Amino acid sequence: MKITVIGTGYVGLVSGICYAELGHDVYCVDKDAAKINTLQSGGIPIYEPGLQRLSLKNMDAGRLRFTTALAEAMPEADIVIMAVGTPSLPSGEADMSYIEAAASEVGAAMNGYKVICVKSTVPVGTNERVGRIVRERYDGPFDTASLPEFLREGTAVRDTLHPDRIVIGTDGSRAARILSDLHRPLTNQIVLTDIRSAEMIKYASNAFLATKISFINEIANICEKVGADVIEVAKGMGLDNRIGGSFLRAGIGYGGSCFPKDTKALIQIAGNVEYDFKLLKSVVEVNKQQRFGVLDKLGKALGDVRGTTVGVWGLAFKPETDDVREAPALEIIEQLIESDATVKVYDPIAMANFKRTFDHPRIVWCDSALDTAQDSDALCLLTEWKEFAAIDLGAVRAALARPILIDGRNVYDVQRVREAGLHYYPVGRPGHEAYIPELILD
Ligand SMILES: NC(=O)c1ccc[n+]([C@@H]2O[C@H](COP(=O)([O-])OP(=O)(O)OC[C@H]3O[C@@H](n4cnc5c(N)ncnc54)[C@H](O)[C@@H]3O)[C@@H](O)[C@H]2O)c1
Ligand SMILES: O=c1ccn([C@@H]2O[C@H](COP(=O)(O)OP(=O)(O)O[C@H]3O[C@H](CO)[C@@H](O)[C@H](O)[C@H]3O)[C@@H](O)[C@H]2O)c(=O)[nH]1
Repeated sequence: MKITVIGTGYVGLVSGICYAELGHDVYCVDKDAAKINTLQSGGIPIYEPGLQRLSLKNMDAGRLRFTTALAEAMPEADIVIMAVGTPSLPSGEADMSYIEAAASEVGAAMNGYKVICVKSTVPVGTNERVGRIVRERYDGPFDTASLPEFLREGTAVRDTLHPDRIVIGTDGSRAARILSDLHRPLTNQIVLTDIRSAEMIKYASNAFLATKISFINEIANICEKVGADVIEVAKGMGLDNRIGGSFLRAGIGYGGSCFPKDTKALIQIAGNVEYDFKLLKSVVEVNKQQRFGVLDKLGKALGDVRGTTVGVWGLAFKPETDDVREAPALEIIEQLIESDATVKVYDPIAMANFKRTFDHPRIVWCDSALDTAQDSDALCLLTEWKEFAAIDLGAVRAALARPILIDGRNVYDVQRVREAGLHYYPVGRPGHEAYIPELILD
């Protein structure tokens, strides 16, 4: 099949390259000329493991092309996939302006039947709106379809080539057949449904995963007070098939370009039909607070943060990505600077993106994990990159001015850290000041 993908961000680029890998002819379009230049010359504008190799392979095979001109990419397409951004507006609602602009451009470039898919995460009703916008500029046949995306950054290629399920929302059997044929090589789990339900599946899935995270974070906060270990608790819960073990890693809360934005958007979607989504509002509130646990622990360990030097390991919102959108590190570092600390930072991949987003004279940009620890009064691990887990803790102890390790992601074995002579502050686990309270049960 011939496929045009609009938007070469994390979603559009990975999808486009993976469709080419399946043997289809793919044209990827972006308005950003710098991105397209990088892609045309064999580069990849984002960090995503495995993507560059697949891009080069499929460019060489003549199945993958990149352009800034939609008019060039559209005429032969059977399927058009919109994967432009839908960021949050100040109200929390999704900003539909990129989708609307892209729909209008698609309408102008239509030259015969095509399936127009929305892969971006969009509020219920958006596909119908896209159809109306296209119709304003084109009076021939076409179908619209909701094709929500579930990939995770850092494992995007694997998630796309081996998805748990594909959701296809259509109102016509022709589009359903074309899109089922396209995705059948990837999985048998194809959910064929109506457009509004498909749009809702995406928000409901992200909201549920965010709920699991906030739930386990609250359990972790209680564990700290009653002397239990959240890792043991999550393990014991997760073995129940009805609960499942994934997304029960307690820590400093979720970040990234999706959960924060999509939870807020779903609260707004509900609000627009006069439904007060109380549970999800609490999930968001718990997540907002959770990251500040790091600062509470620092305050406790250091006495006063003012005038100290704090090392920070990890700036990306999760490992294996260069994405710092809504990363907990942003707010934690901002607060440290407001408290008059000097902050030494290091991330294996996300330093440049972070610096573009937030820079300050009190931030010291370090070349390595150990360099960050050198002479710092405390160290905070905010992203669980493998190199932090594998580091020699004895060398870390020797580098630090004071032996304080705040672990925002529960990476280390408590015994190992203690043996290295570090005072350890994990999340929801007995650490340096193991607290076994006397529980009053009556
Ligand atoms: N990032 C993820 O992990 C992820 C996963 C699933 C779903 N989503 C959803 O997918 C959508 C895209 O997310 P992303 O992270 O890839 O966004 P992104 O911001 O990384 O990329 C969007 C791209 O679209 C381009 N663009 C905007 N308008 C255009 C137009 N009219 N023509 C051509 N190009 C245009 C931009 O230049 C940009 O390169 C969002 O709705 C997001 O919620 C994201
Ligand atoms: O047990 C867990 C799991 C994740 N996280 C955090 O949650 C955030 C999101 O992680 P993850 O879901 O792995 O990454 P994303 O790339 O944001 O992917 C989510 O958002 C995408 C965009 O909508 C969806 O496509 C994916 O299915 C969905 O997992 C990160 O900050 C993680 O540190 C936790 O704190 N605890």
